[in-house]
Amino acid sequence: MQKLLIHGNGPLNGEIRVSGAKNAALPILCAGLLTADTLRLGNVPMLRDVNTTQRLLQEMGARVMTDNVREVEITAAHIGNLVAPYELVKTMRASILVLGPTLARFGEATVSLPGGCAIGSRPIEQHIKGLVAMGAEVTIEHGYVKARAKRLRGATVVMDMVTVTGTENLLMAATLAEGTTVLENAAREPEVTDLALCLNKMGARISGIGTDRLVIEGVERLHGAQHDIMPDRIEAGTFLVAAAMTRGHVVLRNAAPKTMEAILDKLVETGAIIEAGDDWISLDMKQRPKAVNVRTLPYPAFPTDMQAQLMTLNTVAEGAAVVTETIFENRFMHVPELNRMGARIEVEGNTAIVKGVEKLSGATVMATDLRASASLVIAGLVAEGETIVDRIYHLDRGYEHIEKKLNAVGARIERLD
Ligand SMILES: CC(=O)N[C@H]1[C@@H](OP(=O)(O)OP(=O)(O)OC[C@H]2O[C@@H](n3ccc(=O)[nH]c3=O)[C@H](O)[C@@H]2O)O[C@H](CO)[C@@H](O)[C@@H]1O
Ligand SMILES: C=C(OP(=O)(O)O)C(=O)O
Repeated sequence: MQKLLIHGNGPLNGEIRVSGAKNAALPILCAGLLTADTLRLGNVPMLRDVNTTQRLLQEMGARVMTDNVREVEITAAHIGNLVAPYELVKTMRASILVLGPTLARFGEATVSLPGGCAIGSRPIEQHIKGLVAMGAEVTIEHGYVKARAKRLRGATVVMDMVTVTGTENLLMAATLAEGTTVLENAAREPEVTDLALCLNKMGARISGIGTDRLVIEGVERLHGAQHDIMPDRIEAGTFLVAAAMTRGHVVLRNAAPKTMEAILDKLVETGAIIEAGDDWISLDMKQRPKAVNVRTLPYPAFPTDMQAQLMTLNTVAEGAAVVTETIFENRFMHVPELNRMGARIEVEGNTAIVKGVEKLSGATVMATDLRASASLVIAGLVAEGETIVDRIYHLDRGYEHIEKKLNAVGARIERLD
């Protein structure tokens, strides 16, 4: 199993290009199932989860062409297999996103239930509730959700909580339903917006984009389109935190600062000097960061996918901070590992109290989820001596060549087999 060896090596300085967003690319790839025409995508990140999604679409019968320069074409003209198997869903929960589009276009879909994962349970009853309201017959059999509907019909669905993949599944399903669907309490995450914009290019009629009330007028069919995936706000945020912790100065290109306000505000609170244009962000940190309290909530508040990274910044900050996680019940797995590196963090329920220390010390650490792994890499950048991050399988699901990007701005990270 591959590992990363990180040598603590002073400030990060230079420019980094931000990749396309994983959490936008995965639903948009699945949107390719909604039409027999070709969906052409640009700025697709080269990630393990993207490969897994492409494999899933291919197994269903779609033709997927990729030239490895971030362009992917999906043609779902002949879909012979309407099943997403457990083997793929267990490695990537986003596979559940084939449920809505497959059911809407082919009248039937069978998808393995995601179950839980390292960060918590991943229930989908809101997805099911919405599909049932739209006239689907849904059963759970042998760990699979099976949905059937000759043609879905428009309905008003009030979601009990803000769910990103739930909103995305119902949004895709509604594009081909008969009549109008209203999704109330919809997720407003920028990745949902990116999906909606792509769907409209394919001929969907969605209004209220970017709000918590999406109105979808169903159409008979969708057609092909070209769409560039939005920049990854979490990858960008991870690099900014790394720069702030190392007291460096970086410029991010191909970024989307307008989708990152809560993250940028927090970094300003730590003492960083931030400047931004339409598609770039610069961060300059001249002194030790100040500790900042963080509470994760749905967009536009602070994202759960940046909680581990901000907590890591707090471990070496001046003062103490309270970090509260409200989205997932078990998203503090980085805590014992950070403590092994000399951090002082105590957890009580969904709250972590972090007391800043002068220095972390390098150690061999392991993470069992994506953002926890990223937080250990950036901890390694400021730790004394060597840090080995084991099981980087998780990291490769969501970060494109993280070590190459960080090494280009002054880090010293090696990938070990
Ligand atoms: C609102 C939110 O921040 N969502 C995050 C969530 O999206 P993801 O789409 O994976 O998860 P959801 O947004 O669906 O879940 C948000 C919350 O709602 C609950 N839930 C969801 C669906 C459902 O049918 N029933 C139910 O109870 C979940 O258990 C969770 O506590 O994880 C992703 C990966 O880390 C993040 O990128 C998203 O920002
Ligand atoms: C946990 C994440 O992804 P997933 O929901 O695919 O596990 C993430 O993007 O931080």
